[in-house]
Amino acid sequence: MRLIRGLTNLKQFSQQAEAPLANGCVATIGNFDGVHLGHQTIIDQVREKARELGVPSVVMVFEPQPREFFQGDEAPPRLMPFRQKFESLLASGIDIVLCLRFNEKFRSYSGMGFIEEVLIDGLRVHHLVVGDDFRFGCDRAGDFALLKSVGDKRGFAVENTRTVEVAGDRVSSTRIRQVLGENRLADAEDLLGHPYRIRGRVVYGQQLGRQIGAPTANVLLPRMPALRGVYVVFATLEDGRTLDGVANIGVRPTVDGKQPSLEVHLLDFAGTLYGQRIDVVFRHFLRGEVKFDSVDDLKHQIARDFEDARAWLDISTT
Ligand SMILES: Cc1cc2nc3c(=O)[nH]c(=O)nc-3n(C[C@H](O)[C@H](O)[C@H](O)COP(=O)(O)O)c2cc1C
Ligand SMILES: Nc1ncnc2c1ncn2[C@@H]1O[C@H](COP(=O)(O)OP(=O)(O)O)[C@@H](O)[C@H]1O
Repeated sequence: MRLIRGLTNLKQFSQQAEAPLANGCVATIGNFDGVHLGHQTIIDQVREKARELGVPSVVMVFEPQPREFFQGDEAPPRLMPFRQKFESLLASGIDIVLCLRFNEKFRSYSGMGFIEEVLIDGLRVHHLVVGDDFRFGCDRAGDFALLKSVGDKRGFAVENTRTVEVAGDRVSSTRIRQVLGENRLADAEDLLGHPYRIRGRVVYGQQLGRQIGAPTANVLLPRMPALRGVYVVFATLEDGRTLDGVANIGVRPTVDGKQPSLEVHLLDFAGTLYGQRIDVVFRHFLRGEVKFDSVDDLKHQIARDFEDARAWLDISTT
């Protein structure tokens, strides 16, 4: 079991003999949105220590992310949906992802309550890696100093996270959201350590795409993305094939204007993609999303987008 959801399940994983966390763990706590270079460094720190102590490495995340809980629609955009975050954490070598629901009950934990119930009873933590600005518990009353002093008494160590800088500034999810908001894809790649990508399941849409000459694989996004507009992409399908495509990411103001989605038209492809998880890498910004007066205008613009994408692909591959 690599994903543990909720405190009740967590206790089953730590309080029974032979359970994966019965001998404790090395853990870190955070949002890990984007799993960027800074996160990857923390993950390496956790993995090294876990290997040294011979216990599993754990990343604790929250759903919704705390700012989403407190600020709702005003919260910053997400860099990746939860499932993609989970897969990226596992791919970077983490043994167990613990996902706790951030709700009224959770936010009202006192600092000590969080340490006792979650870190000690739940995780049996041996070694905790968190930033020295990490705050937790009701009114953010718990801090690094409290963790250290309780850790000294109760037998767990607390270590500060290493920080990573690119071009003189700290790598952060906020900084990546900003550069993506300005369509600076190459800068985002420098901060992420890989090109910006979104992974998700293809769902049914309004079946309008094929009627206007542009069938699109639709991936629903639970929250507004940091990127908005039309892009040249490549998409990897479940069979491992990677194909060129053109994607629109936004709310499709011309036809519905509400639910955020990522829609990908694969150039030179015919087939069915419903139900597949596809991985979409953003390579080049073509234009912003526009509300057209008619579906016919949209159709003509999409045909031009395909030409522009092919022209860009011709140049970039020769
Ligand atoms: C290359 C491309 C560009 C698009 N640009 C816009 C746009 O500027 N404004 C908009 O409202 N929708 C845009 N769309 C989304 C279309 O509205 C959507 O794909 C179409 O309605 C089909 O929806 P369906 O998959 O639910 O059938 C674009 C789609 C593609 C593939
Ligand atoms: N070239 C293509 N690019 C993307 N999807 C395609 C393509 N050819 C066929 N499809 C299939 O058609 C579906 C999209 O057609 P569309 O009319 O837009 O329907 P929907 O509104 O359900 O997304 C995709 O989910 C996929 O299964």
